[in-house]
Amino acid sequence: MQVGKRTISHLKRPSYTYENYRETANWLLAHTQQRPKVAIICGSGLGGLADLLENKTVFPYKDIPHFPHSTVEGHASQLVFGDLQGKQCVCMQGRFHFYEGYNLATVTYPVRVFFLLGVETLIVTNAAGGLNPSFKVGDIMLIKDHINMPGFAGQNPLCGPNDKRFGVRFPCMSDAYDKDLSRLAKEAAEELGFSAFIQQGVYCMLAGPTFETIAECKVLKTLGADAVGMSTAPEVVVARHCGLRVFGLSLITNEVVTDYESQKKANHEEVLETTKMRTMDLQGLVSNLLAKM
Ligand SMILES: O=P(O)(O)O[C@@H]1C[C@H](O)[C@@H](CO)O1
Ligand SMILES: Nc1nc2[nH]cnc2c(=O)[nH]1
Repeated sequence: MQVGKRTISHLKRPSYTYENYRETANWLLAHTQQRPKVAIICGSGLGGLADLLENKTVFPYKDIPHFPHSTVEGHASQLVFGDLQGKQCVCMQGRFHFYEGYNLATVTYPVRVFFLLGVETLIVTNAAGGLNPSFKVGDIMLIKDHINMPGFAGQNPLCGPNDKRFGVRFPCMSDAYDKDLSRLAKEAAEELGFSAFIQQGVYCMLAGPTFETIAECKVLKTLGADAVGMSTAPEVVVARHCGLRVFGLSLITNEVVTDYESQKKANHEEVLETTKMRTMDLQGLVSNLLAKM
């Protein structure tokens, strides 16, 4: 991990002021004519989604005031503005994870910036391990709900003073994932002939960076989780707090190991390999969804 001056200041940073978010948003608004209504966060190996955009303006994270940067393979570090299906979009090629050492204010920093840019809809994507035995590697799971496991342990991005300019103190999360967007995505997938590998289910976020033990996988299954990953929930919590509509999807990149006799071992290389296999289908799905929105 790079231990540059900038990285350390982000790791230590306890929180941000409203003015920080505003400065970042104003800087972006001054440097692009685009006024995006849709933001897309690309998961591990899924940065190709940004290739869909036309009339692109690209900002390396390091050039954007107050913006963190990603340290994980499979995550470029740039914000891409552009058009998709006639809609102005902004796409994060590279997200920030708690396990990188960032606090949750940093992990979710871009989401509040998107809100201040005028974004109304957030599309989150991730690579995840399949817990549901009927899921296959390469399936795309439309996220119905999430379990924010770090939140159970007091790591919720909304802990701390509440700024009413973003949202209420006690936001509802029972409607975190927009049902209409999910229905449209299902229709979009059916039209593309993707029904054989489309699933719907519950995503569970763990802090990472370790993959799960066998006992942990068994627990997660009994809790009702269908897929497990290391991201997404904090971004969705912050997005819902400030009133963005959310659509999420997980690419099932690997089967979790639940058998003590198994020789299989989860690894990031397999995760990235699977994303390569499905990248065009994912792009088709997101593009067709945008066309329907
Ligand atoms: O950013 P996402 O959640 O897609 O990345 C997943 C979780 C870890 O960062 C990595 C593990 O392979 O993929
Ligand atoms: N926690 C976790 N994250 C993942 N990201 C991709 N696959 C996995 C997995 O099996 N477990």
